[in-house]
Amino acid sequence: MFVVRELLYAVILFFITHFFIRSLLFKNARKLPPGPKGWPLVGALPLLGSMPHVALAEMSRKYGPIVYLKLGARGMVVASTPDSARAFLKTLDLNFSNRPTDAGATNLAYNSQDMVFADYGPRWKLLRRLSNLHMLGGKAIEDWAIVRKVELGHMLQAMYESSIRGEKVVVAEMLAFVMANMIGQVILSRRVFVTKGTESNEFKDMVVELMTSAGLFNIGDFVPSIAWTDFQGIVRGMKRLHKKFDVLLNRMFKEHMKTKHERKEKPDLLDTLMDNRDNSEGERLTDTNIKALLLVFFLRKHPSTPLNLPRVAIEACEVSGYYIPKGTRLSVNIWAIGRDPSVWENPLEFNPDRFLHGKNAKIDSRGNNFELIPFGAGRRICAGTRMGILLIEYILGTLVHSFEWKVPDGVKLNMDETFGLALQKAVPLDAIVTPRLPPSAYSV
Ligand code: HEM
Repeated sequence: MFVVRELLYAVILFFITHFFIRSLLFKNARKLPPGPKGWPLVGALPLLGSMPHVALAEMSRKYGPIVYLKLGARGMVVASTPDSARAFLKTLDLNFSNRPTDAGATNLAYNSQDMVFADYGPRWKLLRRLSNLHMLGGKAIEDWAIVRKVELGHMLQAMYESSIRGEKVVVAEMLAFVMANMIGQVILSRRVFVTKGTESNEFKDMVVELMTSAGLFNIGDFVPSIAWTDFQGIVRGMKRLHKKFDVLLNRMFKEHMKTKHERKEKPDLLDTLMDNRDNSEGERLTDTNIKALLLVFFLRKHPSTPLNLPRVAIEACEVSGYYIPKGTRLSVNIWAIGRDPSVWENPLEFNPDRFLHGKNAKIDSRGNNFELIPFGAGRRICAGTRMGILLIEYILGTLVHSFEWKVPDGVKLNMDETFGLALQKAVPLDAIVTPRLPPSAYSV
Protein backbone atom coordinates (compact mmCIF):
# COMPACT_ATOMS: atom_id res chain seq x y z
CA MET A 1 0.00 0.00 0.00
CA PHE A 2 2.85 2.33 0.99
CA VAL A 3 4.66 1.61 -2.26
CA VAL A 4 1.55 2.35 -4.33
CA ARG A 5 1.06 5.70 -2.56
CA GLU A 6 4.73 6.61 -3.09
CA LEU A 7 4.44 5.63 -6.74
CA LEU A 8 1.31 7.71 -7.14
CA TYR A 9 3.05 10.75 -5.58
CA ALA A 10 6.05 10.24 -7.84
CA VAL A 11 3.85 10.06 -10.95
CA ILE A 12 1.88 13.17 -9.95
CA LEU A 13 5.12 15.03 -9.18
CA PHE A 14 6.57 13.99 -12.50
CA PHE A 15 3.55 15.28 -14.42
CA ILE A 16 3.42 18.56 -12.49
CA THR A 17 7.14 19.19 -13.02
CA HIS A 18 6.91 18.14 -16.65
CA PHE A 19 3.90 20.37 -17.25
CA PHE A 20 5.57 23.29 -15.43
CA ILE A 21 8.83 23.03 -17.37
CA ARG A 22 7.02 22.55 -20.68
CA SER A 23 4.76 25.51 -20.08
CA LEU A 24 7.77 27.65 -19.20
CA LEU A 25 9.69 26.55 -22.28
CA PHE A 26 6.62 26.80 -24.48
CA LYS A 27 5.80 30.25 -23.14
CA ASN A 28 9.33 31.53 -23.78
CA ALA A 29 9.55 29.87 -27.18
CA ARG A 30 6.22 31.31 -28.30
CA LYS A 31 6.61 34.87 -27.08
CA LEU A 32 5.83 37.04 -30.09
CA PRO A 33 7.35 40.53 -30.27
CA PRO A 34 5.11 43.24 -28.81
CA GLY A 35 2.74 45.17 -31.02
CA PRO A 36 -0.71 46.69 -31.34
CA LYS A 37 -3.77 44.48 -31.01
CA GLY A 38 -5.68 45.76 -34.01
CA TRP A 39 -9.24 45.04 -35.06
CA PRO A 40 -11.19 41.82 -35.61
CA LEU A 41 -10.70 40.28 -39.08
CA VAL A 42 -8.39 42.97 -40.50
CA GLY A 43 -6.06 43.18 -37.47
CA ALA A 44 -3.66 46.12 -37.52
CA LEU A 45 -4.18 46.96 -41.24
CA PRO A 46 -6.23 50.12 -40.53
CA LEU A 47 -3.45 51.38 -38.22
CA LEU A 48 -1.01 51.63 -41.13
CA GLY A 49 -2.85 54.54 -42.76
CA SER A 50 -1.61 56.20 -45.94
CA MET A 51 1.99 56.52 -44.69
CA PRO A 52 2.81 53.05 -43.30
CA HIS A 53 6.52 53.83 -42.83
CA VAL A 54 5.62 56.75 -40.52
CA ALA A 55 2.93 54.78 -38.62
CA LEU A 56 5.35 51.86 -38.13
CA ALA A 57 8.09 54.21 -36.88
CA GLU A 58 5.64 55.57 -34.27
CA MET A 59 4.73 52.01 -33.23
CA SER A 60 8.40 51.19 -32.79
CA ARG A 61 8.76 54.17 -30.42
CA LYS A 62 5.93 52.69 -28.35
CA TYR A 63 6.65 48.95 -28.52
CA GLY A 64 10.40 48.70 -29.19
CA PRO A 65 12.83 47.89 -32.01
CA ILE A 66 10.96 44.75 -33.10
CA VAL A 67 7.19 45.06 -33.53
CA TYR A 68 4.77 42.28 -34.46
CA LEU A 69 1.48 43.02 -36.21
CA LYS A 70 -1.33 40.73 -37.16
CA LEU A 71 -2.50 41.95 -40.57
CA GLY A 72 -5.68 40.07 -41.39
CA ALA A 73 -4.72 36.39 -41.44
CA ARG A 74 -0.99 37.09 -41.80
CA GLY A 75 1.76 38.11 -39.40
CA MET A 76 4.28 40.87 -40.08
CA VAL A 77 7.37 41.73 -38.08
CA VAL A 78 9.01 45.14 -38.41
CA ALA A 79 12.63 45.95 -37.54
CA SER A 80 13.26 49.66 -36.95
CA THR A 81 16.76 49.98 -35.50
CA PRO A 82 20.24 49.10 -36.82
CA ASP A 83 20.60 46.21 -34.34
CA SER A 84 17.24 44.67 -35.11
CA ALA A 85 17.79 45.07 -38.88
CA ARG A 86 21.16 43.31 -38.47
CA ALA A 87 19.51 40.46 -36.54
CA PHE A 88 17.18 39.74 -39.47
CA LEU A 89 19.24 40.69 -42.54
CA LYS A 90 22.62 39.39 -41.37
CA THR A 91 22.27 36.79 -38.61
CA LEU A 92 19.11 35.25 -40.07
CA ASP A 93 19.57 36.36 -43.67
CA LEU A 94 19.18 32.88 -45.18
CA ASN A 95 15.90 32.29 -43.38
CA PHE A 96 14.58 35.59 -44.75
CA SER A 97 15.95 35.27 -48.29
CA ASN A 98 12.56 34.83 -49.99
CA ARG A 99 9.95 37.48 -50.66
CA PRO A 100 6.23 37.03 -49.99
CA THR A 101 3.96 36.35 -52.94
CA ASP A 102 1.46 39.17 -53.07
CA ALA A 103 -0.68 41.02 -55.59
CA GLY A 104 2.31 43.06 -56.78
CA ALA A 105 4.44 39.95 -57.43
CA THR A 106 1.53 38.25 -59.20
CA ASN A 107 0.15 41.08 -61.29
CA LEU A 108 3.16 43.29 -61.93
CA ALA A 109 6.06 40.83 -61.99
CA TYR A 110 4.68 38.08 -64.24
CA ASN A 111 3.84 35.80 -61.28
CA SER A 112 7.16 36.32 -59.48
CA GLN A 113 9.10 35.41 -62.65
CA ASP A 114 11.58 38.27 -62.25
CA MET A 115 14.68 38.62 -60.07
CA VAL A 116 13.03 40.70 -57.35
CA PHE A 117 10.38 38.15 -56.41
CA ALA A 118 11.99 34.85 -57.49
CA ASP A 119 12.63 32.47 -54.59
CA TYR A 120 16.23 32.28 -53.48
CA GLY A 121 17.49 29.38 -55.63
CA PRO A 122 18.96 28.43 -59.05
CA ARG A 123 16.70 30.67 -61.20
CA TRP A 124 17.35 33.71 -58.99
CA LYS A 125 21.10 32.99 -59.09
CA LEU A 126 21.10 32.71 -62.90
CA LEU A 127 19.17 35.99 -63.30
CA ARG A 128 21.48 37.76 -60.90
CA ARG A 129 24.66 36.35 -62.49
CA LEU A 130 23.68 37.33 -66.05
CA SER A 131 22.57 40.79 -64.94
CA ASN A 132 25.91 41.34 -63.20
CA LEU A 133 27.82 40.05 -66.16
CA HIS A 134 26.33 42.44 -68.62
CA MET A 135 24.84 45.38 -66.75
CA LEU A 136 25.28 45.73 -63.01
CA GLY A 137 28.71 44.31 -62.14
CA GLY A 138 31.87 46.47 -61.92
CA LYS A 139 33.31 45.51 -65.31
CA ALA A 140 29.95 45.90 -67.10
CA ILE A 141 29.45 49.34 -65.56
CA GLU A 142 32.86 50.43 -66.86
CA ASP A 143 32.02 49.13 -70.32
CA TRP A 144 28.91 51.30 -70.49
CA ALA A 145 30.61 54.57 -69.51
CA ILE A 146 30.13 55.99 -73.01
CA VAL A 147 26.37 55.39 -72.84
CA ARG A 148 26.14 57.39 -69.61
CA LYS A 149 28.12 60.23 -71.12
CA VAL A 150 26.05 60.42 -74.31
CA GLU A 151 22.67 60.14 -72.59
CA LEU A 152 23.49 62.69 -69.96
CA GLY A 153 24.58 64.95 -72.82
CA HIS A 154 21.08 64.62 -74.36
CA MET A 155 19.50 65.51 -71.05
CA LEU A 156 21.72 68.57 -70.55
CA GLN A 157 20.84 69.71 -74.07
CA ALA A 158 17.09 69.34 -73.40
CA MET A 159 17.45 71.27 -70.13
CA TYR A 160 19.54 73.97 -71.79
CA GLU A 161 16.85 74.42 -74.47
CA SER A 162 14.15 74.71 -71.76
CA SER A 163 16.17 77.38 -70.01
CA ILE A 164 16.66 79.36 -73.25
CA ARG A 165 12.88 79.22 -73.87
CA GLY A 166 12.34 80.43 -70.29
CA GLU A 167 10.49 77.21 -69.39
CA LYS A 168 10.66 75.44 -66.07
CA VAL A 169 12.20 71.99 -65.91
CA VAL A 170 10.14 69.15 -64.41
CA VAL A 171 13.02 67.28 -62.81
CA ALA A 172 11.31 63.86 -62.59
CA GLU A 173 10.45 63.96 -66.30
CA MET A 174 14.04 64.77 -67.22
CA LEU A 175 15.37 61.95 -65.06
CA ALA A 176 12.87 59.46 -66.49
CA PHE A 177 14.00 60.46 -69.99
CA VAL A 178 17.70 59.98 -69.27
CA MET A 179 17.31 56.79 -67.22
CA ALA A 180 15.00 55.06 -69.71
CA ASN A 181 17.43 55.84 -72.53
CA MET A 182 20.53 54.76 -70.61
CA ILE A 183 18.90 51.48 -69.65
CA GLY A 184 17.50 51.09 -73.20
CA GLN A 185 21.01 51.40 -74.62
CA VAL A 186 22.44 48.78 -72.26
CA ILE A 187 19.58 46.33 -72.63
CA LEU A 188 18.44 46.82 -76.22
CA SER A 189 21.24 48.83 -77.86
CA ARG A 190 18.88 51.69 -78.60
CA ARG A 191 17.44 54.84 -77.15
CA VAL A 192 13.86 54.25 -76.05
CA PHE A 193 12.81 57.90 -76.48
CA VAL A 194 14.44 60.00 -79.18
CA THR A 195 13.24 63.31 -77.74
CA LYS A 196 11.85 64.26 -74.39
CA GLY A 197 8.11 64.71 -74.82
CA THR A 198 4.67 63.15 -74.42
CA GLU A 199 5.84 59.57 -74.92
CA SER A 200 8.66 59.73 -72.36
CA ASN A 201 6.39 61.58 -69.90
CA GLU A 202 3.71 58.88 -70.23
CA PHE A 203 6.35 56.23 -69.61
CA LYS A 204 7.45 58.10 -66.48
CA ASP A 205 3.82 58.14 -65.25
CA MET A 206 3.60 54.38 -65.81
CA VAL A 207 6.79 53.81 -63.80
CA VAL A 208 5.58 56.04 -60.98
CA GLU A 209 2.22 54.23 -60.92
CA LEU A 210 3.99 50.89 -60.78
CA MET A 211 6.31 51.88 -57.95
CA THR A 212 3.43 53.36 -55.99
CA SER A 213 0.91 50.56 -56.44
CA ALA A 214 3.48 47.79 -55.80
CA GLY A 215 4.10 49.20 -52.33
CA LEU A 216 0.47 49.57 -51.25
CA PHE A 217 -0.89 47.28 -48.54
CA ASN A 218 -3.51 45.41 -50.55
CA ILE A 219 -6.09 44.10 -48.07
CA GLY A 220 -6.71 40.99 -50.19
CA ASP A 221 -3.10 39.87 -49.56
CA PHE A 222 -3.80 39.72 -45.85
CA VAL A 223 -7.47 38.71 -45.77
CA PRO A 224 -7.63 36.15 -48.60
CA SER A 225 -11.34 35.44 -48.03
CA ILE A 226 -12.22 38.90 -49.37
CA ALA A 227 -9.46 39.16 -51.96
CA TRP A 228 -11.96 38.59 -54.80
CA THR A 229 -13.76 41.87 -53.99
CA ASP A 230 -10.60 43.95 -54.64
CA PHE A 231 -12.52 46.76 -53.03
CA GLN A 232 -9.49 49.07 -53.00
CA GLY A 233 -9.25 48.58 -56.79
CA ILE A 234 -5.50 47.92 -56.45
CA VAL A 235 -5.44 44.62 -58.36
CA ARG A 236 -7.61 46.03 -61.17
CA GLY A 237 -5.17 48.95 -61.53
CA MET A 238 -2.17 46.60 -61.49
CA LYS A 239 -3.65 44.40 -64.22
CA ARG A 240 -4.41 47.41 -66.42
CA LEU A 241 -0.91 48.78 -65.95
CA HIS A 242 0.72 45.41 -66.50
CA LYS A 243 -1.04 45.06 -69.87
CA LYS A 244 0.42 48.39 -71.00
CA PHE A 245 3.94 47.35 -69.97
CA ASP A 246 3.53 43.96 -71.60
CA VAL A 247 2.57 45.53 -74.94
CA LEU A 248 5.61 47.79 -74.72
CA LEU A 249 7.97 44.93 -73.81
CA ASN A 250 6.64 42.64 -76.56
CA ARG A 251 7.21 45.40 -79.08
CA MET A 252 10.77 45.94 -77.82
CA PHE A 253 11.43 42.18 -77.95
CA LYS A 254 10.20 41.88 -81.53
CA GLU A 255 12.16 44.87 -82.83
CA HIS A 256 15.27 43.62 -81.06
CA MET A 257 15.10 40.16 -82.65
CA LYS A 258 14.94 41.67 -86.14
CA THR A 259 18.29 43.43 -85.68
CA LYS A 260 20.22 40.71 -83.82
CA HIS A 261 22.69 40.20 -86.70
CA GLU A 262 23.85 43.84 -86.33
CA ARG A 263 25.17 43.22 -82.79
CA LYS A 264 27.44 40.24 -83.30
CA GLU A 265 30.49 42.22 -82.14
CA LYS A 266 28.83 43.97 -79.21
CA PRO A 267 25.89 42.05 -77.76
CA ASP A 268 23.61 43.89 -75.33
CA LEU A 269 21.96 42.57 -72.18
CA LEU A 270 18.99 41.07 -74.02
CA ASP A 271 21.31 39.26 -76.45
CA THR A 272 23.33 37.94 -73.49
CA LEU A 273 20.21 36.73 -71.72
CA MET A 274 18.85 35.00 -74.83
CA ASP A 275 22.20 33.32 -75.56
CA ASN A 276 22.80 32.18 -71.96
CA ARG A 277 19.31 31.25 -70.86
CA ASP A 278 20.37 27.68 -69.86
CA ASN A 279 22.78 27.04 -67.03
CA SER A 280 24.78 23.94 -66.10
CA GLU A 281 22.29 23.03 -63.35
CA GLY A 282 19.51 22.56 -65.90
CA GLU A 283 17.82 25.88 -65.13
CA ARG A 284 16.29 27.59 -68.19
CA LEU A 285 15.08 31.18 -68.38
CA THR A 286 11.77 31.47 -70.22
CA ASP A 287 10.77 34.46 -72.38
CA THR A 288 8.59 35.54 -69.46
CA ASN A 289 11.54 35.46 -67.03
CA ILE A 290 13.49 37.65 -69.42
CA LYS A 291 10.63 40.11 -70.01
CA ALA A 292 10.06 40.32 -66.25
CA LEU A 293 13.73 41.08 -65.69
CA LEU A 294 13.75 43.86 -68.29
CA LEU A 295 10.73 45.38 -66.63
CA VAL A 296 12.60 45.42 -63.30
CA PHE A 297 15.45 47.38 -64.85
CA PHE A 298 13.25 49.95 -66.61
CA LEU A 299 11.75 50.66 -63.26
CA ARG A 300 14.59 51.23 -61.13
CA LYS A 301 14.77 54.95 -61.26
CA HIS A 302 13.00 56.17 -58.22
CA PRO A 303 13.91 54.16 -55.26
CA SER A 304 14.42 55.32 -52.02
CA THR A 305 12.72 52.34 -50.56
CA PRO A 306 11.20 53.23 -47.17
CA LEU A 307 10.31 49.72 -45.97
CA ASN A 308 12.97 47.72 -47.78
CA LEU A 309 11.37 45.14 -50.08
CA PRO A 310 9.46 42.61 -48.02
CA ARG A 311 11.01 39.28 -47.06
CA VAL A 312 9.32 36.24 -45.56
CA ALA A 313 10.40 33.76 -42.83
CA ILE A 314 11.06 30.43 -44.56
CA GLU A 315 11.04 28.65 -41.17
CA ALA A 316 9.99 29.68 -37.67
CA CYS A 317 12.90 31.27 -35.79
CA GLU A 318 13.86 33.24 -32.73
CA VAL A 319 15.07 36.84 -32.77
CA SER A 320 16.16 38.71 -29.63
CA GLY A 321 14.22 36.22 -27.49
CA TYR A 322 11.03 36.56 -29.56
CA TYR A 323 9.37 33.80 -31.55
CA ILE A 324 8.81 34.54 -35.26
CA PRO A 325 6.41 32.04 -36.86
CA LYS A 326 7.09 30.51 -40.29
CA GLY A 327 5.60 32.61 -43.09
CA THR A 328 5.85 35.91 -41.16
CA ARG A 329 6.43 38.85 -43.48
CA LEU A 330 9.46 41.00 -42.63
CA SER A 331 9.66 44.75 -43.16
CA VAL A 332 12.81 46.68 -42.28
CA ASN A 333 11.95 50.32 -41.74
CA ILE A 334 14.89 51.88 -43.56
CA TRP A 335 13.15 55.24 -43.36
CA ALA A 336 12.92 55.09 -39.54
CA ILE A 337 16.54 53.96 -39.15
CA GLY A 338 17.68 56.96 -41.19
CA ARG A 339 15.77 59.31 -38.88
CA ASP A 340 16.60 57.72 -35.53
CA PRO A 341 17.94 60.46 -33.20
CA SER A 342 19.81 57.87 -31.12
CA VAL A 343 21.78 57.00 -34.27
CA TRP A 344 21.99 60.33 -36.11
CA GLU A 345 22.57 63.80 -34.67
CA ASN A 346 19.77 66.17 -35.77
CA PRO A 347 18.55 63.56 -38.26
CA LEU A 348 16.11 65.86 -40.06
CA GLU A 349 18.69 68.55 -40.76
CA PHE A 350 20.00 68.54 -44.37
CA ASN A 351 23.68 68.25 -43.57
CA PRO A 352 25.67 66.22 -46.11
CA ASP A 353 28.85 67.29 -44.31
CA ARG A 354 27.97 64.81 -41.58
CA PHE A 355 29.43 62.11 -43.82
CA LEU A 356 32.80 63.81 -44.19
CA HIS A 357 34.26 63.41 -40.70
CA GLY A 358 34.54 61.07 -37.74
CA LYS A 359 32.78 57.73 -37.56
CA ASN A 360 30.16 58.71 -40.17
CA ALA A 361 32.86 59.08 -42.82
CA LYS A 362 33.52 55.34 -42.50
CA ILE A 363 29.91 54.29 -42.98
CA ASP A 364 29.45 52.05 -45.98
CA SER A 365 25.92 52.16 -47.38
CA ARG A 366 26.32 48.86 -49.25
CA GLY A 367 24.76 46.72 -46.56
CA ASN A 368 27.68 46.61 -44.12
CA ASN A 369 26.69 49.32 -41.64
CA PHE A 370 23.13 48.97 -40.52
CA GLU A 371 22.83 52.66 -39.57
CA LEU A 372 22.46 53.37 -43.29
CA ILE A 373 21.01 50.65 -45.51
CA PRO A 374 19.27 52.36 -48.45
CA PHE A 375 19.99 49.27 -50.57
CA GLY A 376 18.95 46.71 -47.93
CA ALA A 377 21.48 44.04 -46.91
CA GLY A 378 22.34 40.35 -47.13
CA ARG A 379 21.81 37.97 -50.03
CA ARG A 380 18.91 39.92 -51.46
CA ILE A 381 20.63 43.31 -51.23
CA CYS A 382 19.78 45.57 -54.17
CA ALA A 383 21.28 44.09 -57.33
CA GLY A 384 21.81 47.62 -58.67
CA THR A 385 23.73 49.03 -55.67
CA ARG A 386 26.87 49.89 -57.65
CA MET A 387 24.92 51.33 -60.54
CA GLY A 388 22.59 53.27 -58.21
CA ILE A 389 25.47 54.93 -56.36
CA LEU A 390 27.35 55.67 -59.56
CA LEU A 391 24.34 57.19 -61.33
CA ILE A 392 23.36 59.35 -58.38
CA GLU A 393 26.89 60.74 -58.05
CA TYR A 394 27.32 61.22 -61.79
CA ILE A 395 23.94 62.78 -62.53
CA LEU A 396 23.76 64.95 -59.41
CA GLY A 397 27.34 66.17 -59.85
CA THR A 398 26.75 67.01 -63.52
CA LEU A 399 23.48 68.84 -62.85
CA VAL A 400 24.96 70.96 -60.07
CA HIS A 401 28.03 71.74 -62.14
CA SER A 402 26.07 72.63 -65.28
CA PHE A 403 23.26 74.88 -63.96
CA GLU A 404 22.26 77.36 -61.29
CA TRP A 405 19.05 76.12 -59.74
CA LYS A 406 16.04 77.89 -58.25
CA VAL A 407 12.38 77.14 -57.70
CA PRO A 408 9.98 79.20 -59.89
CA ASP A 409 8.97 82.58 -58.40
CA GLY A 410 6.18 82.32 -55.86
CA VAL A 411 6.58 78.54 -55.46
CA LYS A 412 7.58 77.05 -52.11
CA LEU A 413 9.68 73.91 -52.09
CA ASN A 414 7.38 71.06 -51.04
CA MET A 415 9.03 68.00 -49.51
CA ASP A 416 5.85 65.97 -48.83
CA GLU A 417 6.02 62.29 -49.77
CA THR A 418 3.66 59.77 -51.34
CA PHE A 419 4.10 56.23 -50.02
CA GLY A 420 4.91 53.33 -52.34
CA LEU A 421 7.53 50.66 -52.85
CA ALA A 422 9.66 53.72 -53.50
CA LEU A 423 8.83 57.10 -51.99
CA GLN A 424 7.75 59.68 -54.54
CA LYS A 425 7.61 63.42 -54.03
CA ALA A 426 3.93 64.31 -53.55
CA VAL A 427 4.46 67.46 -55.63
CA PRO A 428 7.00 66.94 -58.42
CA LEU A 429 9.96 69.30 -58.29
CA ASP A 430 9.82 72.11 -60.87
CA ALA A 431 12.94 74.22 -61.27
CA ILE A 432 14.25 77.15 -63.24
CA VAL A 433 17.76 76.41 -64.40
CA THR A 434 20.40 78.84 -65.67
CA PRO A 435 23.42 77.52 -67.58
CA ARG A 436 26.77 78.00 -65.80
CA LEU A 437 28.92 76.87 -68.74
CA PRO A 438 29.50 78.11 -72.32
CA PRO A 439 26.74 77.04 -74.80
CA SER A 440 29.07 74.56 -76.52
CA ALA A 441 29.11 72.46 -73.33
CA TYR A 442 25.42 71.65 -73.86
CA SER A 443 25.48 70.38 -77.43
CA VAL A 444 25.65 66.64 -78.05
C1 HEM B 1 19.49 54.75 -55.37
C2 HEM B 1 19.09 53.72 -56.03
C3 HEM B 1 18.50 52.44 -55.45
C4 HEM B 1 18.03 52.14 -54.19
C5 HEM B 1 17.99 53.06 -52.97
C6 HEM B 1 17.59 50.76 -54.21
C7 HEM B 1 17.05 50.07 -53.13
C8 HEM B 1 16.74 48.72 -53.11
C9 HEM B 1 16.33 47.97 -51.94
C10 HEM B 1 16.17 48.54 -50.54
C11 HEM B 1 16.14 46.69 -52.32
C12 HEM B 1 15.71 45.52 -51.41
C13 HEM B 1 16.94 44.85 -50.82
C14 HEM B 1 16.66 43.84 -49.72
O1 HEM B 1 15.66 43.09 -49.79
O2 HEM B 1 17.45 43.79 -48.75
C15 HEM B 1 16.42 46.61 -53.74
C16 HEM B 1 16.34 45.46 -54.49
C17 HEM B 1 16.62 45.40 -55.83
N1 HEM B 1 17.08 46.43 -56.63
FE1 HEM B 1 17.49 48.31 -56.04
N2 HEM B 1 17.77 50.25 -55.47
C18 HEM B 1 18.34 51.23 -56.26
C19 HEM B 1 18.70 51.15 -57.59
C20 HEM B 1 18.58 50.03 -58.35
C21 HEM B 1 18.99 49.93 -59.74
C22 HEM B 1 19.64 51.05 -60.55
C23 HEM B 1 18.68 48.66 -60.15
C24 HEM B 1 18.89 48.01 -61.49
C25 HEM B 1 18.89 48.64 -62.63
C26 HEM B 1 18.11 47.96 -59.01
C27 HEM B 1 17.68 46.65 -59.02
C28 HEM B 1 17.24 45.95 -57.90
C29 HEM B 1 16.86 44.54 -57.94
C30 HEM B 1 16.88 43.62 -59.16
C31 HEM B 1 16.49 44.21 -56.63
C32 HEM B 1 16.05 42.84 -56.13
C33 HEM B 1 17.27 42.06 -55.70
C34 HEM B 1 16.92 40.64 -55.26
O3 HEM B 1 15.83 40.40 -54.77
O4 HEM B 1 17.81 39.77 -55.39
N3 HEM B 1 18.06 48.83 -57.95
N4 HEM B 1 16.79 47.86 -54.20
